[in-house]
Amino acid sequence: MQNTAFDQLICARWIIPVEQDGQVLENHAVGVRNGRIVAILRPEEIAGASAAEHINLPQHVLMPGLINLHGHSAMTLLRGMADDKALMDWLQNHIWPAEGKHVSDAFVFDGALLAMGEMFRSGTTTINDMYFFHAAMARAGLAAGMRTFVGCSILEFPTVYGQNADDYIAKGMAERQQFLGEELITFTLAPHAPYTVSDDTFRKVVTLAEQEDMLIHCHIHETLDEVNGSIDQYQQRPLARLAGLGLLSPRLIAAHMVHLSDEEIALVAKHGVSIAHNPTSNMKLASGIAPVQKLLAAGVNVGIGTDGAASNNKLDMLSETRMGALLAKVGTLDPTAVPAATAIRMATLHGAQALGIADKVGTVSVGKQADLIAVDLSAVETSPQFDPISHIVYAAGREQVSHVWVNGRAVLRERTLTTLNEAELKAKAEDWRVRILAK
Ligand SMILES: CSC[C@H]1O[C@@H](n2cnc3c(O)ncnc32)[C@H](O)[C@@H]1O
Ligand SMILES: [Zn+2]
Repeated sequence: MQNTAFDQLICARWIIPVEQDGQVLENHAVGVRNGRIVAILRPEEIAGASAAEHINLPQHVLMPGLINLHGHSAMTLLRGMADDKALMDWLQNHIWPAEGKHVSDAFVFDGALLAMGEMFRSGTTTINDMYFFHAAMARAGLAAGMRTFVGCSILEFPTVYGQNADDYIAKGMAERQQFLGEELITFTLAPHAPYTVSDDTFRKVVTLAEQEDMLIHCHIHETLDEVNGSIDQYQQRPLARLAGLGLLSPRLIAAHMVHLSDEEIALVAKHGVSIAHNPTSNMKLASGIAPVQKLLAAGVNVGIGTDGAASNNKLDMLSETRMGALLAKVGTLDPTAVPAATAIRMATLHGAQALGIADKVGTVSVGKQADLIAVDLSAVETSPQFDPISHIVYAAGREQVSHVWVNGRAVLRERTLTTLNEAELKAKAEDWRVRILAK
């Protein structure tokens, strides 16, 4: 293997492969060919290796790209519009009226590119999104070079995008057709939430997901109001209702899942449901603290998401990973809850498992695609360097993310975006601010 020519040879002070918890390789290198990791070289093998491009990362961690398991990318354009509110007040009195006036194909394209710029700059390589105007989201993913899961949103009521559930489904499935051959783009079905989607529609979603082999992405058990509202309307908690409708399966990515009994945790474990944990959004909307430690102990696959920039307000998976580790501790009064290595695994491999792409990304392993990030630990803020795993979760900031590759393509090099123009992203955001204020 020593003399094989690679497209890229990435030599790093530390590699966190995430194959085994706590594992760190020192002074190793990753050989990439055709966008794929083809070798992990030991220190003594590096001198003999040749490559078209040598990337030296002498004080950096190289690790899998972060997987944002729940987001609404285009909501970057609504960032900071309505803060310090509870979920239903925030949605019904602020966000939905704003979306009704402004969301369009152009809004989604511009907002998604802004989001992707921010996400690359904080180490995210995959986004699992749900919003409106899906072709615009997919085009943004292709333009930016981000691995993009586009959730076809489904609601019962009219919005700028659809009239009723059947209309949302028909439009979403038609937009999906345009991107079927794109390796970076995968469409999912995204019924918004138990309080906005009927039994009939959930049944249709399950049937369609099975027919088309699609994932389902839905907000579930986000607030106590949601749970109590369901008891009033259906005489059942949302999860029991969804179980009866056949929604619980390994296809389902349930966003939030804050309010869960021990029986409900056992139920999601039994059905192989994955959970997208959104610690900052849950704190900011005062939704509550998800029982992540119990979920992990029950064997549930829990990944991490940012939610949208109007409820976070950052799309920073490095910060979200830290929040996930910290919130678990304060929620249980147990400092051992969600240790650093577990938090990293949640933000990488667990996200990949939820999305059914763990054979392709989520670890630094030979045979996987080179969705990788480098984090420079040479800063004052991350000195001294006893333990890179600790620093990634507890000390490093997104400004230390130096390089990001998706399928071996550098989308961030020395902190500079290569596929997106920062000045343009900011100018477009400002245009939208002016337009939104004028209406
Ligand atoms: C139909 S998907 C997009 C839809 O969801 C809204 N939204 C954003 N964040 C949340 C959240 O935390 N809970 C519920 N709904 C949310 C977004 O504004 C769109 O209308
Ligand atoms: Zn959400």
